[in-house]
Amino acid sequence: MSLRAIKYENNTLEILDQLLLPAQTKYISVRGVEDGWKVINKMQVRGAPAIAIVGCLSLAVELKNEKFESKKQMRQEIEGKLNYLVSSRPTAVNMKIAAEELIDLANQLSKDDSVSLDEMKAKFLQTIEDMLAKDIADNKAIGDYGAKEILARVSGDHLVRVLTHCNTGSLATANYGTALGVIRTLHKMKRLEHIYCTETRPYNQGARLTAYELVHDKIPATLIVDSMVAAVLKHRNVTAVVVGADRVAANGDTANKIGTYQIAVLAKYHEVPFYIAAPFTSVDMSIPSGDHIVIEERPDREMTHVGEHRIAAKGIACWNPAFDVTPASLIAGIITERGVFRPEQLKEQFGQINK
Ligand SMILES: CSC[C@@H](O)[C@@H](O)C(=O)COP(=O)(O)O
Repeated sequence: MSLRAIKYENNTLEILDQLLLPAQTKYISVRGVEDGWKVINKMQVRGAPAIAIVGCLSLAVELKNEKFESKKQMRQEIEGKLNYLVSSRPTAVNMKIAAEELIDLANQLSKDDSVSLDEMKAKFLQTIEDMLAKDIADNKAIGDYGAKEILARVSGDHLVRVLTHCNTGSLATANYGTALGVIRTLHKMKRLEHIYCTETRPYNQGARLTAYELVHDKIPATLIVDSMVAAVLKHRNVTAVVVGADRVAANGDTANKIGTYQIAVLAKYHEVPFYIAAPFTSVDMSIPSGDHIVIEERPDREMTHVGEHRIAAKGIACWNPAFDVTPASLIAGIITERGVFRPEQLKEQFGQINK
């Protein structure tokens, strides 16, 4: 059995409350867009692909039971609610891209006289429901391409060692995961010797969530604190670093969990290839570089406390950006569902998708 962050059955949506993991496994019900916005903003669900899927499914749940007087009214409501969902967390781009695509679809359907109100609703809901299956298929493809790429770095049937950061697994996606999907595929191929996962302060997605997934799947792994990355790269013969992305700019600069940038700098120094694993839904071609990415700043409490327990001295000032931007020059390749590309190849690849 693999972990499921998102359960969507018979028009009911439930998410695994990731604030409670690993101590408690509790699903909470998402009854509409207001709930969707809250669970994303509070990080009860997190990870760029999962944010988009839960946001869109929360809209599906709400729309299903609503009666509209006209296609125009439905279109307007869809647009307003999607824009609201985009505001729940600013850095991960997947929700914004999904919203733009769904607003385009709503516009097309509302203009098409051959489509009835009921048909418009059905087509719209189906498109959202298809996102779950597409994300899993994309992650499996990312896993295959990523495993092949990393295995090409070792000779014969040698095993590989991988370092990862934050949580990019079943809990951050519809299932399987991006960077953690690559690790899962290497493990299935019996070519993974070991994985090192960082604790990922301040919110501990590595210690709480990635470690939980690795133990659950019986993948050989060791947890390290974030300040041990240089030592691990120096002493533990790591074959590659693979992490996820919240937003990849057109030039390949990549925003990901805070701490990613320093890992990329360390990887360069130790000549360990540094990869981003992300679906094309994390690529934002509307911005030329990472300088244009808005970085979410989160409450001090995430740094000063672990759960209910205060660990920082009272009165100290905090700065808590949730993400940083790794320059494209530090990235060996971006592992996508369509193959592995160097950052400078992204634009051309994107052009081909949109042809
Ligand atoms: C497949 S998840 C990719 C990224 O969203 C992940 O690496 C990450 O940074 C998650 O941040 P989070 O703040 O936990 O939502």
